Amino acid sequence: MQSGTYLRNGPGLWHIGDYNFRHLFDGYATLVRLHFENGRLIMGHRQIESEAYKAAKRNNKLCYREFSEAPKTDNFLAYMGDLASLFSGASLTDNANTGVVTLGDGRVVCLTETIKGSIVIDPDTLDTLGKFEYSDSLGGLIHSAHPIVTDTEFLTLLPDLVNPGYLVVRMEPGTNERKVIGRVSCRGGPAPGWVHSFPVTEHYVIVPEMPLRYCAQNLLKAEPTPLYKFEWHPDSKGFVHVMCKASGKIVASVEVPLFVTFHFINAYEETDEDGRVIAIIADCCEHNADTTILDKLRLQNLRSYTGEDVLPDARVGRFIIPFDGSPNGKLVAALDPEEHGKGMDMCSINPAYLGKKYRYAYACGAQRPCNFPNTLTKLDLVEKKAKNWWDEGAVPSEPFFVARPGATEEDDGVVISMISDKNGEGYALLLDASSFKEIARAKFPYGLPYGLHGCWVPKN
Ligand SMILES: CC(=O)/C=C/C=C(C)/C=C/C1=C(C)CCCC1(C)C
Ligand SMILES: CC(/C=C/C=O)=C\C=C\C=O
Ligand SMILES: [Fe+2]
Repeated sequence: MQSGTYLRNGPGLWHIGDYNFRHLFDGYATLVRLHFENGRLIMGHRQIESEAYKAAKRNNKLCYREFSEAPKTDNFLAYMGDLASLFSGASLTDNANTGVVTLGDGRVVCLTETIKGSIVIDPDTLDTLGKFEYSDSLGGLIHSAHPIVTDTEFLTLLPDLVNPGYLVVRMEPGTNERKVIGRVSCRGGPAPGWVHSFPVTEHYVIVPEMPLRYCAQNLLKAEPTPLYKFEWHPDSKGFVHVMCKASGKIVASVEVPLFVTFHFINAYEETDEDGRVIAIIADCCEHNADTTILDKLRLQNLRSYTGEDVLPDARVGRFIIPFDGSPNGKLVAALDPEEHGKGMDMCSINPAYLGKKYRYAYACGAQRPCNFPNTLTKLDLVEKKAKNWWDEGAVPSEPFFVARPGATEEDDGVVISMISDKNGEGYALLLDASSFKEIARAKFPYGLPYGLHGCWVPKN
């Protein structure tokens, strides 16, 4: 294994004093570090010192609005103050518990869906170095939790809740300034669809407009609603918009079947024999247009597995977005969902294939019965086959692909995942990405909470 550091972020602490959080996404961010050097692995973990986390520790209570939790107010005046601080963003969390990215300039930033929850950390010590301050005046309170990050750019979407739409923005390495590429106006209403992630191709940014939409009323509620800060609007339809990266122009905007996704896998341009783009293919982990997955991620559900098969079905949803001006796009399963046990989330690809025609993806699938994705699966989207890794009672985290230096094949590399075994103990698992067979495992000295997304920090 080459030298370098794998970092994984995720919500890892779900209580403050004797108050217990209710949803997976509420937990305070825990970073885990796997440092590979000369065939040895050094592991460590640490909490991110966000304002939300520090205030909760100091006051022994929740002080900021998390994904589903909000601080309690006891009178009307305080409630009015709450509304004001919600609109100004002051009461929103900066708990950067979703992902971690290495920017083109080497800075390592932890992220969540609130813009203020962009926090720079030291990948060696896991020290919290401070806020990542955007120096532009774009404002806004929320962005996609998953920017597209390469050596040359950082692209993200800023949903506009007032005039429903999305700003597509770009930031260059070495700067903190996001610049607007263009704007997409929503075609359905009453608010933009939730954009946890979005894909790009070589020349286009794909903007999904999911019928699971942000909901202003739910944002104001102190108690979680069935869909948290969101609302399902099947009548508002689902759309996919395609923006040219160079000009900011919308080159296609199609209605698509209803869909629910957190994570896009990848996208690419389909061309004809003259090299003209005829369609965009965009793949995602698609929950069969069923929003119940959000509720299944409540801690009570995750902690009370009875042996019943309660994980809702999911698939690799493939959007086909034509460039011939037709009003509709298609959504199909890219492979038979039985190949991966009809569970599908937490995906990665070889980053060299970002935005390009690709064949392989790595994700978590299901070996049923289960209440949570419990396999690692390698998807072959050409042969339409999957290879699965499973261990009874084990919960694997997102499989993360790291290419072998000098690799020429798409799947020449390793896949890293952290596993919680059936006794709650943990280990790092390395699979050969090509055969999907185990190469090595390294037991951790202690068990770890579940975690979400990671990144690779190359040895400098
Ligand atoms: C952990 C994960 O995947 C998602 C986390 C999402 C969060 C923390 C969302 C927070 C939000 C608020 C606190 C209010 C505004 C809406 C929204 C962005 C959902
Ligand atoms: C863990 C998860 C979905 C699992 C269901 O199949 C989604 C996480 C989303 C946030 O990053
Ligand atoms: Fe995510």
